[in-house]
Amino acid sequence: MSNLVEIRDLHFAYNSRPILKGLRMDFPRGKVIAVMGGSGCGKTTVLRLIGGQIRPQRGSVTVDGENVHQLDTEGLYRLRRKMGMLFQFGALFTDLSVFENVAFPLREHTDLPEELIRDLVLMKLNAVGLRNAHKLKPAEISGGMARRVAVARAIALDPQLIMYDEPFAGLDPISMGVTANLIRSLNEALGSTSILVSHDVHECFEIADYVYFMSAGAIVAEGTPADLLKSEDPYVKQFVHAAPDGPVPFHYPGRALADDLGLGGGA
Ligand SMILES: Nc1ncnc2c1ncn2[C@@H]1O[C@H](COP(=O)(O)OP(=O)(O)OP(=O)(O)O)[C@@H](O)[C@H]1O
Repeated sequence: MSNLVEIRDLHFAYNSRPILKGLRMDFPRGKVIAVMGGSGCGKTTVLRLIGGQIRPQRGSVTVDGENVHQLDTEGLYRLRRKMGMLFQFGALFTDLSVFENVAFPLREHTDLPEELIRDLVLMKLNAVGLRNAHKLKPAEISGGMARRVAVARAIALDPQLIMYDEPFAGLDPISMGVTANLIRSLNEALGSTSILVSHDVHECFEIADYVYFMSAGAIVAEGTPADLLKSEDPYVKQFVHAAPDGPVPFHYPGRALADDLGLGGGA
């Protein structure tokens, strides 16, 4: 199958509040796919459904041919070994060294001997340029470096699927560029598939093969970055050019200002 992840008719609600409203998405093997959209549109929820942390009310998520929400606990655990996740803000364990942070998933999921863990951790840290920082604690490195350590941890088990939740949030422009290049080059080096949740148009368009735009729990546009840059779709134009108003309104919906000021022509 050419798609590593397939999402069909996916519906999800928190209690009775609908969050995702019938998504269809394909994530082809070997590609970097960006899922973009404003705050709260449901991007992180998509990642949590792919990881099996939450269950949809309707529809399916298939990863490597397996329906995530039909697996038993053991099956889900096995499938999760194929996934690496970079959490929002790339939170590291603050009391563990850089080395131990990256070793953590290896210790959790494997019985590898210590010498092998050491070599694997140093190789992953080398891939992100931080082999020589392995003894430091998270408090002793910069935010950009911490994000790269979190990337090294996400790829510790050589995952088939790497999910990045807002990997650029809070980084300076140089660290953003470094992280973006790293995401792309690691995807090539590992032969994996990457899902990139972000609202940074510049970085995503630079490295993604395909982009989904979400708004209010639905896909409103999709295509290659080149297609989307040419798009006349008002939503895409607003997002790509960061216009403050457009299909996503500046004003919270409700009464018109004229009505509130008692200027509404009628009654
Ligand atoms: N555990 C929860 N219980 C109830 N509502 C939640 C929960 N987690 C998220 N939500 C709501 O679900 C909606 C979608 O959240 P989600 O985190 O998927 O958005 P997002 O697109 O990733 O946004 P952001 O970029 O701000 O992280 C939001 O309105 C959020 O308030």
